[in-house]
Amino acid sequence: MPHRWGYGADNGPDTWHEKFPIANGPRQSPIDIVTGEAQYDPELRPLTLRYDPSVSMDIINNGHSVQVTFADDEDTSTLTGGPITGTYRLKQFHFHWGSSDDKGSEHTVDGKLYPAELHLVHWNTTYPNFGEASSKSDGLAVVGVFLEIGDENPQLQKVFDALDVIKAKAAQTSFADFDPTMLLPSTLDYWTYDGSLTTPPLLESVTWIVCKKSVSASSAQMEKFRGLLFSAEGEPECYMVDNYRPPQPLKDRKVRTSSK
Ligand SMILES: O=C(O)/C=C/c1cccc(OCc2cccc(CC(=O)O)c2)c1
Ligand SMILES: [Zn+2]
Repeated sequence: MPHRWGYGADNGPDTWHEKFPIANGPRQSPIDIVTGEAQYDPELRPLTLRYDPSVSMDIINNGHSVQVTFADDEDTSTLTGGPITGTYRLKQFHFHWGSSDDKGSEHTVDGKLYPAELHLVHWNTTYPNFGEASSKSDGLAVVGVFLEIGDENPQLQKVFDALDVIKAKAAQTSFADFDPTMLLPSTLDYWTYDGSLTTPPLLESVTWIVCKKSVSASSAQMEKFRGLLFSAEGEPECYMVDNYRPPQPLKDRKVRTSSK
């Protein structure tokens, strides 16, 4: 069985370059967003997120995160506007989180870590499908939303309620009629930069759109993420925590902001 990548001491982010040399590439993600250096770009348009709950399908423990998948054979759930041109289709969303509330996000803001980060993954419909798009420099657009500890989030509760039946790697269950619009912050001001997938294969095909406003989750809700397992049924139990890649060098990139 090939030695799969993960977040442990012997297969974590510092080892990924061995099988995926692009890990040291010019446009890797996540990054630390230095707010004072983000350049306001008046040409950046507002984000238009049009999601149709009827195309949500399943919720899966894929061994790295918990992921909700969407039917993406039509333009039913799309991202337009913002820094992108054309139409990108929602494929899935998933989360990254910590072993405690003081860490867990992938992007940081002026060095601040959030307890979790939601990624809404979209692919450019000028390409035939996600797989093809994922290898193109303008193939993907991921909207990132920070979670902060606060009031219980009733919209997220549907996700948390499903976790009990997908505890182990490869477990999945149906997850219909979920509207991811409910997971978005009240205002959609954002930072944007050219980056990559934050897990192997680390492809440099992502236009990142990181929302400035966070959404809340209670500490009890956050604890539910930490009950998931990296390990499959019958394997020694390994709790799914700290499934985040730390910030990578900005190199020759600029972060733009949609608002002053
Ligand atoms: O063989 C495999 O395990 C995966 C192959 C593969 C092949 C092509 C693409 C691809 O994308 C994975 C992905 C999608 C969306 C986001 C992320 C990173 C993150 O967690 O934010 C990773 C995966
Ligand atoms: Zn992610």
